[in-house]
Amino acid sequence: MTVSDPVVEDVVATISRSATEITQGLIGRRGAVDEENPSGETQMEADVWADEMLGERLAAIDGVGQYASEERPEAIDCGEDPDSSDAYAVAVDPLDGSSNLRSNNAMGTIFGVYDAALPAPGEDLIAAGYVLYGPITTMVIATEETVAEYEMTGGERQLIERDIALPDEPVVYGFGGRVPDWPADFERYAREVEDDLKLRYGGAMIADVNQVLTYGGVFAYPALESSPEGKLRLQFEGNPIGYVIERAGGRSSNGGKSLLSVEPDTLHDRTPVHIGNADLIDRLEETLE
Ligand SMILES: O=P(O)(O)OC[C@H]1O[C@](O)(COP(=O)(O)O)[C@@H](O)[C@@H]1O
Ligand SMILES: [Mg+2]
Ligand SMILES: [Mg+2]
Repeated sequence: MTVSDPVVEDVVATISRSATEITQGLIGRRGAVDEENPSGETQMEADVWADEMLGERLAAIDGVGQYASEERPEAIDCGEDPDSSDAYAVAVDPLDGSSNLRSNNAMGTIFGVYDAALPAPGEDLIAAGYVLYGPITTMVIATEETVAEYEMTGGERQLIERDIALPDEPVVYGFGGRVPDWPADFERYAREVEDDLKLRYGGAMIADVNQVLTYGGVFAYPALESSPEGKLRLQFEGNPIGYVIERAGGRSSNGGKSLLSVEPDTLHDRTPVHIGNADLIDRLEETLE
């Protein structure tokens, strides 16, 4: 199944082709480099390498006016005028969960295609999705038409399911941050949720979110006492995941409203992230003061 917008299809096909190379190229790139990303986190060799590869390839696509990633301070302009209505901006988390490289656990690549110059609210997304490097490599793509899952073989994507929707009966939950660092209201919510759902937390947002999409439930990286903005980045993580989950019939929230309606101040803004079945996110918003 191809995506009907040709620029989005080019973006998706480029990420599909790169996904196989990324999994293979992780070998030998599991160490840290002596640099920090704009969020002040130590970069891994694979973070920098995947960003360079995706940046070069995505910026070369006709119709892409900007490429931005978690790993570089500024968006790069790529020929088209990023403010022009013909140009899309592509925001990428080249490797999500890269601290899992050392322990060889799941990771992902996240992308969002915005019909606006960055930083932009998630309401400007026209497509978003992710690659999940698990025991097999899969890709989830959300557009205005549908949410679909593919298996990846040799850079080609094979459709597994379209019109994906969150199951009605939620099963799993996963919350980031240390429990003593959770604000009291979020802890109250967690105590309620853990009565009903099973804990699944792997330290890579994409792997945890894909469990929510598959089984139903809730994932959160909440506001912390030590970091009221949480950990995850709005442009590269919160918005694309919010878009996928909302297109699949769920809800996203920064604690008060949809992630997609949050106005960003800067490219690397952080935000508390909560996504999942609509009634679980409604309950969260009622519990947070
Ligand atoms: O180690 P922690 O605090 O549980 O954080 C895990 C979270 O941080 C992240 O790894 C941040 O993403 P990056 O690896 O892209 O920086 C998320 O994928 C994950 O949900
Ligand atoms: Mg990430
Ligand atoms: Mg990352």
